Amino acid sequence: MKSVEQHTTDLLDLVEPLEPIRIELLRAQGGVLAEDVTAPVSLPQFDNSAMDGYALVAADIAGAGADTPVRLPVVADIAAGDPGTHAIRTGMCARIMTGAPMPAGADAVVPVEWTDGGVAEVLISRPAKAGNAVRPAGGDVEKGAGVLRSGAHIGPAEIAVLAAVGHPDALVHPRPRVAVLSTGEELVEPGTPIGPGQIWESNGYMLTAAAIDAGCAAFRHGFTGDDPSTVLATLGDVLPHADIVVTTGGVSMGAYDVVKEALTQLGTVRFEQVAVQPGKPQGAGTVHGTPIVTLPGNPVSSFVSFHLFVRPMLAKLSGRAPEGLPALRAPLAAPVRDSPQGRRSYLRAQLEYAADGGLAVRPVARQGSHQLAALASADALIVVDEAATELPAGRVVDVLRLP
Ligand SMILES: Nc1nc2c(c(=O)[nH]1)N[C@H]1C(S)=C(S)[C@@H](COP(=O)(O)OP(=O)(O)OC[C@H]3O[C@@H](n4cnc5c(N)ncnc54)[C@H](O)[C@@H]3O)O[C@H]1N2
Ligand code: MOO
Repeated sequence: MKSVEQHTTDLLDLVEPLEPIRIELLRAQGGVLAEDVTAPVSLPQFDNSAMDGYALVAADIAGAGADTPVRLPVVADIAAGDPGTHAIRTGMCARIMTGAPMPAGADAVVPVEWTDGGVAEVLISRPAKAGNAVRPAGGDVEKGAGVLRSGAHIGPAEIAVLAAVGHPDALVHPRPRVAVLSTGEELVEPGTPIGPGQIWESNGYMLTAAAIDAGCAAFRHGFTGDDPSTVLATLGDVLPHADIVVTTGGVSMGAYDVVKEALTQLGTVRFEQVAVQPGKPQGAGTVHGTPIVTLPGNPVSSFVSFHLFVRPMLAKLSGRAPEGLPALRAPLAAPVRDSPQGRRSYLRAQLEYAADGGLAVRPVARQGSHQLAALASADALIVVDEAATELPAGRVVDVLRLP
């Protein structure tokens, strides 16, 4: 059987980062920046006030106190947006608002709370040091300095920086479009009545949600029954709109393993057994140049193999490092039994605090590949290596944190 590492590498080889496109700022959210961004101007561009108050010469109020207030004439009123043409000299001040340009000649601002709020003249009852409440030009970024590096993940703060340096758009790797296709004659849409032998479709919902969670634009394409020609026709419909196709079901040894049957005809997808539990039957390749990954139908197998194999592909398509789930190490809170020899298992588990205050990890009780409720109760996967079949409580193990 193929190793988890080999399969991961083979799948990553099927994808390349999507070509960057220049898109309007809010649509760039969730994308990965594909250019270095520098500041065309300093931020702030001009010295400005950090508070509503009075701009003045600090030396003029060195002796100010509650009992010895200093009186200054107010010679200007400067609001944010003022073009910055005002000036003062020693012995005078200007009323100034937060964000307004400092008048030439002033070196400090006293907040209005330290004064009587006068308009024609003002009484100031506390001294201030030079530079008080002044935001100097370039104090955030100097003109020409880098503000964002290629590879940055575009979130609200990055969008703010781009807008603040005057960019209406950004060059980003777009979010990958993921088409999710479920197969199986037994599947029925949730919300519609169910007949004997049927089940409500859940993998398509799960995988679509997982792809969205991984930062992609994902679309669930219902399900296609057990007829290979329908699978091929549906694939034909979705391929032009997808950067990657993920299918679930129909890849094992059954008489009606429709995905395997349909894609084997095209001869582009390899079906293999990977030394992993759950998730042994896997397939991957390209169809008309679009990568496709065929995940097993058992719901937990599909979930785990998405996180192990598909998530890194989505990261690479997005222009990010092809990382898997965040890893940590923690001692087992309970023993592990019956792990299959020769396959690496990923046990659904819960992280908890041990008596000593450190983290520990406990396998959930139901580890079947169909046991979705147990999966929903888990927040981590315990990695049990291929050689181990049992592990005692207290053994420190690798753990992957689920999103
Ligand atoms: N003789 C063998 N049988 C099986 C083997 C094997 O090696 N030899 N492998 C088992 C393993 S491991 C897995 S995993 C499954 C994978 O099977 P398929 O990918 O072919 O999936 P299906 O047969 O279509 O379905 C399996 C199971 O999952 C349910 N299912 C499928 N799709 C959905 C969906 N969209 N939503 C909810 N549930 C779904 C389906 O009803 C079946 O119960 O094969 C084992 N068998
Ligand atoms: O390996 Mo299958 O993926 O358990 O249930």
